[in-house]
Amino acid sequence: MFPLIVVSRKVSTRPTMISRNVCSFLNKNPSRYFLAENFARRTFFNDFKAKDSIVRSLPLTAAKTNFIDLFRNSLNRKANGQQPLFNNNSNDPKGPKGPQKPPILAIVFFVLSLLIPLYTSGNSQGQQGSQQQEQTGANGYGGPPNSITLQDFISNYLTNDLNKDNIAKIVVQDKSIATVYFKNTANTISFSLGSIKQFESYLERYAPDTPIYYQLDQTSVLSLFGKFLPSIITLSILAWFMRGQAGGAGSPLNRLSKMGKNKATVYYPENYTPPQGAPPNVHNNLKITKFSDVAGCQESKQEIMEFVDFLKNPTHYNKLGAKIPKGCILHGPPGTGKTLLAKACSSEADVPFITISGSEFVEMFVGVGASRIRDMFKLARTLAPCIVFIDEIDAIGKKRNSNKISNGNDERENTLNQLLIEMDGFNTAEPGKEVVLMASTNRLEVLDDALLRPGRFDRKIEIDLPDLEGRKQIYMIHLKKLKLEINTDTSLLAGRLASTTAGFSGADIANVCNEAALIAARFESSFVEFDHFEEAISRTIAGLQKKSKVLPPDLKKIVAYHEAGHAVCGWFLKHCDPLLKVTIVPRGTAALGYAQYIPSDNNLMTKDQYFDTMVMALGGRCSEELHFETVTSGAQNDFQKVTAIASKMCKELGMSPKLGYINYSNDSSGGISVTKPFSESSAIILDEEIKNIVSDCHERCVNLLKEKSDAVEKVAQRLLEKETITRKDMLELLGKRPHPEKHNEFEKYLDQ
Ligand SMILES: Nc1ncnc2c1ncn2[C@@H]1O[C@H](COP(=O)(O)OP(=O)(O)OP(=O)(O)O)[C@@H](O)[C@H]1O
Repeated sequence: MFPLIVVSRKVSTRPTMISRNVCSFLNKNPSRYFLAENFARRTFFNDFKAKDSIVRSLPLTAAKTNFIDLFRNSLNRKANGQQPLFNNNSNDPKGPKGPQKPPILAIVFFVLSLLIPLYTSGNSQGQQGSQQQEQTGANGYGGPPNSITLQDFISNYLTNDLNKDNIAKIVVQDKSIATVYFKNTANTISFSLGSIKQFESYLERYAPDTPIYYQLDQTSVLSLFGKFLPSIITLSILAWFMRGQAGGAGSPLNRLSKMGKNKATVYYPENYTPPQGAPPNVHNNLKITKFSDVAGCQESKQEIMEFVDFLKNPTHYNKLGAKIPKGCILHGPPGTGKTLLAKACSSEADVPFITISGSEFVEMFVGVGASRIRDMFKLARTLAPCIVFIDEIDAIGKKRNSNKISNGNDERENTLNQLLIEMDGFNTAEPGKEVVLMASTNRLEVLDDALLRPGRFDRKIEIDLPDLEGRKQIYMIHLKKLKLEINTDTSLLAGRLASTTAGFSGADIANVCNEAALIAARFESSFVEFDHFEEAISRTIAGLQKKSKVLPPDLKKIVAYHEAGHAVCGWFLKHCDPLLKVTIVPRGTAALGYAQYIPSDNNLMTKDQYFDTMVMALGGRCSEELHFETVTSGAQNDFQKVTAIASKMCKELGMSPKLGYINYSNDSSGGISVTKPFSESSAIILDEEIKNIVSDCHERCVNLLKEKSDAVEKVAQRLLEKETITRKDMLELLGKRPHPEKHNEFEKYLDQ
């Protein structure tokens, strides 16, 4: 719009500068007229380029021809020394300054006037002719030609009936400028709209029948787009967030909205119809676990069975004024069947079982843990009577303020507080709507006292590693699932396996049985046999056999003498555990050989037992020292074990006369402890005592192996020959052990 205003002003002041012929055409095209006129005045006598530009800008052939003729004529007159058609040297101050002057401004105008029409509608261009100039001049402000103010329009046109009826239409350009077209004249008027809404309200009031059209030119579309770009981006991001809400469970918004929801898995009993608001029945396998599937923890089972009775016959207890225990904590080493027991309890009680892991409450966002606890208890109330089982509760239930460095004030504490609050809330549970809370942990000692006080997790049920009989029972359960030889005495097999797997948990036993079946399948055997179990046990203890790892003969010899040293020590020392087998077949990542013993199920250890265990552990290195010029790194684990025992004897068990009856164990309850519980002087004594114990054991070991060098030689040679030797080989080579076996019950199975 802007260049046209200037154009028309110049055109109208000098209309005769170009021949009438050209002018009459150009008058119909004001912008081109201006170009022609300006260029003609400033440059075109000598400047062919300018002429070309003008000619290109003229649309009609006839006009072009006229213009070119005019141009040629002018050039000829100049060449002949005549006065040119166009007077360059006009004295008019607004006139041309002569051809020498660089036509930069004109070129800018030219380019602009070529470009601007692209952005304006043809309609508005056509209507804004030379008349506009008069209006512009009359108004004296920088608006469009023949522009008026909105007030003028209202007072002169809208409220003037005569003029109002004369209005043909109003075209609103870009929501900011209105052009009014009349019925009886081609003239138009324009004015700026302050607010389009206000303008519309005026129209509505004074001339509701006037047609109004809206136009957006390209520039305004672009600028409009620019204006709305931030909103478009924001909306797009929102749309992206919301996209998955309908279908994609993994969409960010969906995940955000589900953040505070609990992640519990719900198992329903058989033929159970979930109440309204409860999740659908997806894991209907609670019926599978029964108390008969859990073995080796008879006392714990007995205690937990009481909960079944609480849930089944609550009135029996209420009648006597007894309160049903709120919950119980099952604690013990990993894989001992805590989860299994809780599941069995719920299945026997025939109530829903809600299970969740403690770590599932932990989130990096503040308040999410507490919200999940609330949500889980809400679910429990919906499903009551039911059992809620929180596995690994130590993830949220650790002692508050136990971490001395971080001060323990974190999201975890909020979650724990919420759990405590919710547990208190169950006091009000009505009869028949009981919720029993069960939790399991491997580390009861780290749990917050508030969690364990009566009224919360009232009962603490310990589930320890199974003893020989327990292991046998567990084997019996898992052997049932395997295909054994038809006449297999399952009880005997279970006993034999149990005797060789001291220290194994229920989960280890389940794993051994499964591994044995896999090994049998690999060897394409029709049944799972004892050898498969043996291999599975070795694999569980020492890792996978490395058949491809062939040791060079000299290394094999060192390993054989190393293992023979251990075996001979174990055989002749009174307090050592019975030996099961020795092998020099590499297994796992590090072990080049190992000796397997049967540890006692008894947790009480004597000082002599500790000493003999250390002597036996040093047997490998001492044997290397006695038979080879140099020693190897093979004793690294043995030294670790020896140091740990010696340190425990001095620091915790009061077995060092110099340090006395003090327990220096450092209970950091899972946090990082930066202080030592003993003084510098005690630390020096501690160091000395540990060293003394280890060197005593070393001396005893060397003496023993020197004394029994024949035995070491025999065992080492047999190992080199067979690679794996058993208790039977040892009996054959060395005769019966000089001391009776500690665990008589083992012999029953071992010597079968
Ligand atoms: N006493 C048991 N009797 C029979 N099977 C058992 C027993 N204990 C463990 N198992 C087997 O080990 C698997 C794992 O046991 P479970 O998950 O109950 O151990 P957990 O004590 O809860 O372990 P964690 O403390 O690591 O959570 C069971 O599915 C089952 O096959």
